[in-house]
Amino acid sequence: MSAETVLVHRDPALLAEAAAARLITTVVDAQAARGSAHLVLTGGRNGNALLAALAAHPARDAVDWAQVDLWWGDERYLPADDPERNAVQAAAFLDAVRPLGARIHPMPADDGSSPEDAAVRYATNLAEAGAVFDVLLLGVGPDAHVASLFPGHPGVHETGSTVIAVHDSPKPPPTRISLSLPTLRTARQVWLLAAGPDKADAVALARTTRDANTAPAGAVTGTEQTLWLLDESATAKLS
Ligand SMILES: O=C(O)[C@H](O)[C@@H](O)[C@H](O)[C@H](O)COP(=O)(O)O
Repeated sequence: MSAETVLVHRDPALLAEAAAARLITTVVDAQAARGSAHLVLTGGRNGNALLAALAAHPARDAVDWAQVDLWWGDERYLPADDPERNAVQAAAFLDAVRPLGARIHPMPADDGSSPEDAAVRYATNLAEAGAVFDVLLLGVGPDAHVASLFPGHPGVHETGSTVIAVHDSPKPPPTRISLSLPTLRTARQVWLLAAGPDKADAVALARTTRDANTAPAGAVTGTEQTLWLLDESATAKLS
């Protein structure tokens, strides 16, 4: 059973800065141990705020970005330049680290092929890279969803594929691609990000159940460590 820690920061801005600093040192340690690092990015406000803080952090280049592979935990299945895509919303961070050699692996965009085909392509990319995730970032939704795995939704039960297509997502847009629950669980470290009073119920629920159908955020733990990175308002319902 991996270690599980809850870290609480004053507000969303401090959470993003502290998580960015933590990510830098965690990647530096991973590279010292294994020479490279695989990071899985997440969409959403907290995930994007972390990436913005990381891009601007004075210690950013303590990381050897030429030995970093960047993946995504989920993606909105939209045309490549759609501003709603997670990879598009991460553009400022990607533009900062791409010149430093970071290997960037966006999930496929909607090019007219099916999201199912796109999911298979991404699964193949992951397999060919032999990626073992060092840090998997997950924003937590107000319904305790993570990636594009939603409570009571079929995708949360899919275990036969590394990457799945998601239809009728409760969070728009409706069509997405997501790492499956078993794939999320392969990460050495899982970092769950939640800030704002609208996340307090989800955090409290996820901290009381491992049932993925009830609270996907409670069902994802890292093989080595699970971190809950919260701001104070997101802890309001914790006993
Ligand atoms: O594609 C997405 O929408 C995200 O990957 C999703 O899983 C997000 O991380 C959560 O919904 C939290 O989003 P917020 O941080 O904006 O609440």
